[in-house]
Parts: sequence; C-alpha cells; structure tokens
Amino acid sequence: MYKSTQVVDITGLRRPPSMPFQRLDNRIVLTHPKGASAELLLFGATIISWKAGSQANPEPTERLFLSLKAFLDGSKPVRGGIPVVFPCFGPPTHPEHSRLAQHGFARSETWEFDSVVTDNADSVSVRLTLGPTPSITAKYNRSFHLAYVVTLEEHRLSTDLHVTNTSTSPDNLEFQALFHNYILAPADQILVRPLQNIMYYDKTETTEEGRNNAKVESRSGVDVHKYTDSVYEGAPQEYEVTWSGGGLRIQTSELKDVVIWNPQKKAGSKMADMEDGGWERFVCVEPGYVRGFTNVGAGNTWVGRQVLSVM
Ligand SMILES: O=P(O)(O)OC[C@H]1O[C@H](O)[C@H](O)[C@@H](O)[C@@H]1O
Repeated sequence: MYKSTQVVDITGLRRPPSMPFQRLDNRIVLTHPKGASAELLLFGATIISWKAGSQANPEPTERLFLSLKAFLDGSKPVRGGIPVVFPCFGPPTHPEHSRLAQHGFARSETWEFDSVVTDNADSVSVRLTLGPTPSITAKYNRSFHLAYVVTLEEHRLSTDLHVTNTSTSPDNLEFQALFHNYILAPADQILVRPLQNIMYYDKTETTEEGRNNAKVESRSGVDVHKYTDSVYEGAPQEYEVTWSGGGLRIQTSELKDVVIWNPQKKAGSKMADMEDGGWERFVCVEPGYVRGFTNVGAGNTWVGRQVLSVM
C-alpha cells in the first residue's frame, strides 16, 4: 500500500515498469500484475479500455468497443467503453431533470481523481468523484455527491457508483443510473441470457403506444440481428453474453433493469461518432435502474454495482 501522491507522475518519465496505477493528464491507467489493464478517462469517468485474458487464453485482450470516431477530448460523451448514466436515462422525464441532456450529466463532466482505494496482489482500485459545480447546478439544482470506484482484477472489472444525497433537508433524491457497457463482440453472434419471460419495452417501435406497450421476451438467448433497443424491467441482475469463442458474465446489484442496444446500420449510420460498420463489433448490455426512479434519503448513500468477468 502506498499513498497515491507518491505514484502520480504526469510526465510518465520516471515511472517504474510495473506500476499498477498511473495518473496521466486526462486519464488513469490501471495495470494488474498478471497483465490485465484498464483505462479510465476523467471526462465522464468513462472506462475506454479493459484488457483481460480468459482462463483458456491468458493473453490480455480488449473487451470493450471504442468507436474510432469517438471524441475523447471532452467535447461529447464517449461513443464506446463504459459511459456512466446519471441522473436520467434517455430523454429526461423527471421534472428535476428537465434541463438535462439525454442520459444526464455524469458522462459529460470531468470527474476528480480522489484516491487509490486498494492496491494488492489481487486487485487495484481507484475512486473518482463528482459533486455540484456551477455548470451542473445551473441545470440540476440538487445536493449530491457521486463516487465511482473502478476495480481491476486478473479476469474481472468492477464498477461501483455511490450516490450520496448531501441535502440537509429531508427530501429524497430521485434518480436513474446505468452503466452503458459497449461489449466488444461479433454482433451477429452474441446471445444474452437469461431474459426469457422478462417484460421489456421496445424503443425501436415507431409509435409512442408501441414503445409503452410491454412485451414479454420469448427467446432463451437474445440476439441483436436487427436494430435493438429494449429495456427489460425487473431483470435477473446476472447475465451471460456469449459468442463463438468468448463470453462475459455480468453480475449486478441495485440495478434491477437491463437495456440491450445495438443500432445496426439503420440507426448507427446516422451517428457522427460511430465508425462505419461499428455496430457489427459490439453489443451494449446496460444494467441500470431506469424504469421508474430509485431514491436515497438525505445523508444516505445508494450504491449500484456491476462486476464484469471474462468467461
Ligand atoms: O447516443 P447516446 O445518447 O449515447 O445513446 C445511445 C443509446 O443509449 C441507450 O442504449 C438507449 O436505450 C438508446 O436509445 C440510445 O440510442
């Protein structure tokens, strides 16, 4: 264990070779002694790379899709990796969120590096924080504090979002939260399980009535062969995403819903920051609390968590 200040080296020149934690000017790089690594932008607290081997093939391999056209300069939320969605998912529906953009502000604000939480032979973990700034308060006037803890292990990556209601009055803080995982995988092969018999809302429906009409998933494995934007409500919180020769397990807590998204050419070709054919290389499996709002009382903290494991 060491103090984080001892390892901060913005120039990168004097870094010992096996440093588990590096703080560069706009990002943090975590490296596990067995070869896994993760890169975390301060902008949006967006994880833009996670490399890990599997039990069968220990060679660290990229697990997240990042569009070649993604903006990493803070001018736009990142198209890829794991953006953090808070306090609203999609276009705002809560009156307190009315001035916010789609998916809220967490993914488009620059977070503060707070500390190295753990650093041992098994894992390295860092914490970023975000609190009200004048620009946030101008559009979202609530007392809150966010902490984001990212933990890298040999075959796993965990993300924990801590939402604290810092208000001194008794009001609950109501919000939605989601981890927008862009999983690097052949989109024509992936299957997500188990979602059979779970109720979902299909956002690709062209009418409002169609979008609001709950469907029930009949497939034992959900594919994204066509343009898919489905919000599963009350999902099992534990999923397997598999394809030929690979797979990831996602375990979550306090995130009762999951969104499966792939824009295919139909919607993907209209996105300025999506590389051509990018939609063939990922599936978004996004655990969140997005149907309705969760809440946290004054002085309390809510923690939403996911663990991604290479299968
Ligand atoms: O383009 P963005 O704002 O990053 O959103 C990308 C996608 O996020 C989620 O998956 C939503 O369900 C989609 O409706 C949305 O298109």
